Amino acid sequence: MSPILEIQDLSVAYRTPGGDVRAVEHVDLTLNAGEVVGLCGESGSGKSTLAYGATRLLRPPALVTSGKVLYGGRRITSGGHQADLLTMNHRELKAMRWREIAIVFQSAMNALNPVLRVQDQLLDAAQSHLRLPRGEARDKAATLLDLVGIPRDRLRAYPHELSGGMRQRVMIAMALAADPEVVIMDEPTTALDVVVQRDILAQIVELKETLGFAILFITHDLSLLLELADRIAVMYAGRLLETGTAHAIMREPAHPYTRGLLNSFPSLHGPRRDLAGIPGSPPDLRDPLPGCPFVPRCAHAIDACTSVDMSLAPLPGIPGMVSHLTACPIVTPEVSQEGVLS
Ligand SMILES: Nc1ncnc2c1ncn2[C@@H]1O[C@H](COP(=O)(O)OP(=O)(O)OP(=O)(O)O)[C@@H](O)[C@H]1O
Repeated sequence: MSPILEIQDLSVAYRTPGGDVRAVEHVDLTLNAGEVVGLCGESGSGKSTLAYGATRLLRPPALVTSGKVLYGGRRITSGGHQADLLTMNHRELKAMRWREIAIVFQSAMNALNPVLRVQDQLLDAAQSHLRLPRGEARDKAATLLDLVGIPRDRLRAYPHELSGGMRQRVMIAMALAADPEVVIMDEPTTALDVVVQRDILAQIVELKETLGFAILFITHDLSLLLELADRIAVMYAGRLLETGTAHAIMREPAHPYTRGLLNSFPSLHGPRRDLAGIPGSPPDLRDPLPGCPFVPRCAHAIDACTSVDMSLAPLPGIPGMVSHLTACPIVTPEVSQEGVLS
C-alpha cells in the first residue's frame, strides 16, 4: 500500500496566558491510499487538533511547533514527489483543500446555510471546486445526492426540511464534490441515533469502495472503529498510545487505555456486555507528566512507566504483527515481561 498522507512528528500547542496547552505531541500517523484509519480517544485527547493542525486549519493561539505533513495524491505528485502541507504557500494550500483533502467537520450538518436550497449549496460546491459550467454542476449535484442515497426530489428542499441524517449525508456529498483522494471525517455521526448512524457508516464504506478515497475517521467510540477502520490509532493526552489493524486492536489490545476504551462503548452488532468505562480524568496538558500520561489512571502502572520514552514500538512475540505498535512499557520489549497484562 502506498502512503497518501504521512504525518511525521507533528506537535501542536495552544499558547494561552496560563501556559502552552500541548494538545498534540510528536505524533506520527500514515494514511495509505484507499484505506480507512480510525483516530480514537476521549474528548480532549487532541484528535481534532491533530487533524486540523495537519491540514493547517487552526488559528492562533494554536501553533504547530514541529513536524511535516506529506501528501502524495496521484494528481499532484510526479516521480514520487510529496508536498509538505506545513510549508506550502496559501495558493498551493487552497488548491489542495476540497480537491485533494476534504473535511467533514464535527456538527457539519448544522453548518448548512438555512436560507439556501440543498441543490444550490451543492451546486456552489461543485462549481467553485471543479469550476464546472452551471449545467454540468447541476448534474454533478444530482449525482452526488444519488451517491449518498438522497432522493432527487429533495434537491429543492431547505436544510430544515431534512432530517439530521439527511443533512449529514448532504455534507458528505459536499465533501466528495471534487473527488478528493483523502476525506477527513470528524465525528460525522455522533449526533445521530444508532440506526441512522449505522446506515451512514455503511454508506461511507460503500462510497469509499466505489470512489477509492482514503478516510481519516475521528471518533471517541472505539467499538464503531472496529467495524469501520482498516487500522486504528489510539490517542490520549496529545500522544498516540497504540496503533494497529482493527483486527489486532480488537483481539490483542495492548495498552491499558485501549482496553479501557474497548470497555467503554457497546458494540454496534456484538453481544450485550457490562461496560466499565475508565475511572479518573485526563491530565492537564499545560503541565505534562514525564513518561506515560496515562499513569495516574492506569491499574497496571509500574515505575518504568513514569520515565518511558513515548515512541511507539512493536509488540513482542507476535509474529506477523509488525504493524501493531504501542508506547506501553509493560508490553513493549525493553521492559521485563513480569508485568505483562492479564
Ligand atoms: N483554543 C484553545 N485554547 C486552548 N486549549 C485548547 C483550544 N482548543 C482546544 N484546546 C485544548 O486542546 C486539547 C485537545 O482538544 P481537541 O478538541 O483537539 O480534542 P478532541 O480529542 O478532538 O476532543 P473532542 O472529541 O471533544 O473534540 C484539549 O485539552 C482542549 O481543551
